[in-house]
Amino acid sequence: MEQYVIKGGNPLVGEVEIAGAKNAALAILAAAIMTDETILIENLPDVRDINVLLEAIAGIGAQVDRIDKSTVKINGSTIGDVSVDYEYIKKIRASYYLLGALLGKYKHAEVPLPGGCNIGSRPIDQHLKGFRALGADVDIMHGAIVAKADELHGSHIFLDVVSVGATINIMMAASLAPGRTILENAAREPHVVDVANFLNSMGANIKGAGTDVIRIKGVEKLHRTEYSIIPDQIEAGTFMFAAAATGGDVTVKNVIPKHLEATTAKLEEIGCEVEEFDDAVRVRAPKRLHRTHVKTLPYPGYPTDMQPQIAVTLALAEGTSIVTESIFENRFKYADELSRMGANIKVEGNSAIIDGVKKLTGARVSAPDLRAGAALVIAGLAADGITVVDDIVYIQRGYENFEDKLRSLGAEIERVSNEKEIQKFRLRVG
Ligand SMILES: CC(=O)N[C@H]1[C@@H](OP(=O)(O)OP(=O)(O)OC[C@H]2O[C@@H](n3ccc(=O)[nH]c3=O)[C@H](O)[C@@H]2O)O[C@H](CO)[C@@H](O)[C@@H]1O
Ligand SMILES: C=C(OP(=O)(O)O)C(=O)O
Repeated sequence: MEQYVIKGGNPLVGEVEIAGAKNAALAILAAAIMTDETILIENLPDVRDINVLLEAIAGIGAQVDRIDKSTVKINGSTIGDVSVDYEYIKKIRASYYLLGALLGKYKHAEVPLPGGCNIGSRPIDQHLKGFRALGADVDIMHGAIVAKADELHGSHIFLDVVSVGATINIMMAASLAPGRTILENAAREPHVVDVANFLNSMGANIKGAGTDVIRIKGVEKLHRTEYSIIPDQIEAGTFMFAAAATGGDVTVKNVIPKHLEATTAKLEEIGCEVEEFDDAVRVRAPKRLHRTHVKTLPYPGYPTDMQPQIAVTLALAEGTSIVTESIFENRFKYADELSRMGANIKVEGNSAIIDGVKKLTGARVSAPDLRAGAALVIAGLAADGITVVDDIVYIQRGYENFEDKLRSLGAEIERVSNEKEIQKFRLRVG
């Protein structure tokens, strides 16, 4: 198991390039198997979830040709199996996208129930409701979802909850379902739009992505395309909060500023100056941050995937802040770890009440999930002394070269794999 070891206290200063969006890329890779022609995907993030999904796609027989770390060619003509191996699926959430992709293309999919971060109970009933409405029989057998249809057909579907995964999965299957599908109460996240744009570039007929009503006209088949994935708004936001928490000045490049508006608004509320350029944002932190309140919501609200990062930053702000999590019921698992670093944070129901302190102090903490892990790294960068973050395998699910990017901004951080290396770092930094 690897760790990050961090000597905190340096304000982050400089420029950082953001990779492609993990959560768009995962869906797009799954959708790429929906044609027998070759798909070229660019701006792929080089993170663990992507590599696992590519292995799963190769595992069902598709040709996967990784041209370089951010480019892949996929050809689904050689797929010989619609049953995906549990070995891959247990590691990631987005494996559920293979259900929509395989069902659309082959009218048959067998995918084990997905893994992913343990941030709540995470049912997929809305995905299954959508597949059934499109004409599939769906059963859970031996831990796997089995979806089958003689023929799919368009349908009018109203989602009971706004779900990113269900919206994208239904959009994929409906693209190859004859007739018209109307999907209401759809998620509006930028990655929903990116997947719709990708499918449309393969010949699908999807309108309205980015609004809460998506209209899909099923087409007979999809074809080859070349596509570049949008930048990762969560990776970008994480660096923006790292700048804020360390009193830094960071320009985050290769972003779509519009996708960052909820994050930018909160940074301005807590006293940061945020300057927007065409494809970059610069965050300049004040001497001391101010308190604020925040509630996570579906897009365009404040994203749940940015909740731990703002909470850690508010732990250093003057005054009392309240952070309310309204999407997942178990996303405050970092709170105890943060308390061990001197934060004053108390979780009550779905809110964390945070009394800002002047300083955090370095400690040994453990990453409970992807975003909470990244947030604890931010805490370590801002804290006095040395922080060791265990279980960084979660962070590697979604951040490309995290430690290199942070080091290029002046952070003292190293990825290590044993106690000896931790000790060496301690001796070196004093
Ligand atoms: C791989 C991926 O893209 N993961 C993202 C995706 O997760 P994921 O697709 O799992 O999240 P959803 O948008 O589906 O979940 C939103 C809410 O709906 C509930 N729900 C969802 C589906 C369903 O069938 N039934 C149901 O009740 C969930 O429990 C949750 O409370 O969107 C989340 C919300 O932006 C992000 O935090 C995750 O990073
Ligand atoms: C929760 C996340 O991912 P997943 O849904 O794949 O667990 C995330 O990206 O923050």
